[in-house]
Amino acid sequence: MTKVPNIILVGPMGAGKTTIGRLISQSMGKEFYDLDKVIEDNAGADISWIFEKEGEDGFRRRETQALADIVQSKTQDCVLATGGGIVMREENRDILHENALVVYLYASVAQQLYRTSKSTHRPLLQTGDPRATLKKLFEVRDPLYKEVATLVIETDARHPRSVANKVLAAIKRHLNTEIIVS
Ligand SMILES: Nc1ncnc2c1ncn2[C@@H]1O[C@H](COP(=O)(O)OP(=O)(O)O)[C@@H](O)[C@H]1O
Ligand SMILES: O=C(O)C1=C[C@@H](OP(=O)(O)O)[C@@H](O)[C@H](O)C1
Ligand SMILES: [Mg+2]
Repeated sequence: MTKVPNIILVGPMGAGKTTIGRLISQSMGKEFYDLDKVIEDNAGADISWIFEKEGEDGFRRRETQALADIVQSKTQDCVLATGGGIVMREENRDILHENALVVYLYASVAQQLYRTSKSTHRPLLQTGDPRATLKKLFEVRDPLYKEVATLVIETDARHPRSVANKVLAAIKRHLNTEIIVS
């Protein structure tokens, strides 16, 4: 059986990276990491606090460090959900290219807005017009997600379990190997 590499999920806020990452890690028997959670644990503070005190630049520095640490120490054994801005730095894109099978979870701006509207923990969306922010970010980032991704999975109009199954099936097809789906 082919060794399954690290699986890294990318995509916009609200695509379901955190939710789907956890589900597929359970099915694959791999450890799950959410990069935002790793950054928060390392900082001893939440994302909103980091943005407020250190600005987005401070957050991006922490994000790159956390990504590099994880791919170096957890090689071959984890599912990692990134934050939506991971593709903004070229050095991050290089790390993604070299170290993992990258899956882009696609969601339309309407779905992104709907799924992020019930929470307040995303500082970039604490604006008067989150729809406009999501649209602007999507225009910049969608080509970058496509640049780093091996697989692209559409998530609109799909339940999380159904998205997870679709991701697992696509990975299996791609690697032409057996993945235990529980
Ligand atoms: N396929 C889906 N259909 C409906 N709701 C979803 C789906 N995927 C995720 N969600 C919900 O959307 C919200 C954001 O999901 P999350 O996993 O935090 O996204 P991300 O990590 O990409 O920002 C959560 O409330 C989650 O339950
Ligand atoms: O898109 C972004 O720049 C961000 C996405 C967030 O993660 P999710 O994509 O998991 O919401 C989080 O990393 C931070 O608020 C910045
Ligand atoms: Mg997330």
